[in-house]
Amino acid sequence: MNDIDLQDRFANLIDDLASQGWSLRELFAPEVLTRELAAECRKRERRGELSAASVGRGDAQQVQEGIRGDRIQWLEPGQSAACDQYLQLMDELRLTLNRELFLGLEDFECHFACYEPGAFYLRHLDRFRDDDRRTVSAAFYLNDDWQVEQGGALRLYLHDGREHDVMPQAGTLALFLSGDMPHEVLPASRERLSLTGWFRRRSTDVL
Ligand SMILES: O=C(O)CCC(=O)C(=O)O
Ligand SMILES: [Fe+2]
Repeated sequence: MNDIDLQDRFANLIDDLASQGWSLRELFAPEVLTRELAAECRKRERRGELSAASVGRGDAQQVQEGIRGDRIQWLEPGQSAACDQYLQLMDELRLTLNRELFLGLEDFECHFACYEPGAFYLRHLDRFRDDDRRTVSAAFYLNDDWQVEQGGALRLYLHDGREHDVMPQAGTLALFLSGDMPHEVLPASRERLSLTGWFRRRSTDVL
C-alpha cells in the first residue's frame, strides 16, 4: 500500500478515536490479507496451538472461563508473511497515532483469539491494575458474512451511558482507549475469530 492509501485508511479512525474514545473502520486491511490471516488463525487452531486465555497478570494470572472463554496465541515477528504484513500495518498506525495524537506509543502486542460458540468475555477494561502501558486497544475481525442474529458483538459501554455493538465482520477494525472504555464480548452461535492487540506506551513507574 502506498502512503496516500494508508493515510486515508487511518484518517477517520484517528479523528474518531480522539473525539469519542473509540473508532471503527470497515475493510481496514486489504481483503487478501484478511483472508490469509483468517486461514492462519484456523490453521493454528487445527494444530492445537491456541491455548485458554487467562485474566490478570504475573502471579495473579488465571484461566477463568466464567470471565473469559477465548483461546489465543500471541503473534511474533517472522511466523508468517501475513502476520508480518499485519504487524507492519499496525506499526504504521502506531506511528500515525503518535504523530497525530502525541500518544508516545512504543510497541504493539497482539494475539489471535478464537471464541467457540457460546464463549464470551465479560465486561472489563484492557488495563491491568499494576501495569498502565496498554493505551489503545485494537480488535481486528476475521469472520465472513457475520449476521447480527449470530450474536458475538463487541459491546462498548460509552461515556454517555449508551452502548455500541460492533459486529465481528471480516475486515473491521475497532480501536478504543484501553483504560477508559469498558467493553465485553457477547456469546455467539458460531465460531468467532479475531486478532486482538494493544498499543503500549512506556510505563509511568519510576524505575
Ligand atoms: O474480540 C473483541 O471484540 C475484544 C476482545 C477483548 O476485549 C480482549 O481480548 O480484551
Ligand atoms: Fe478487552
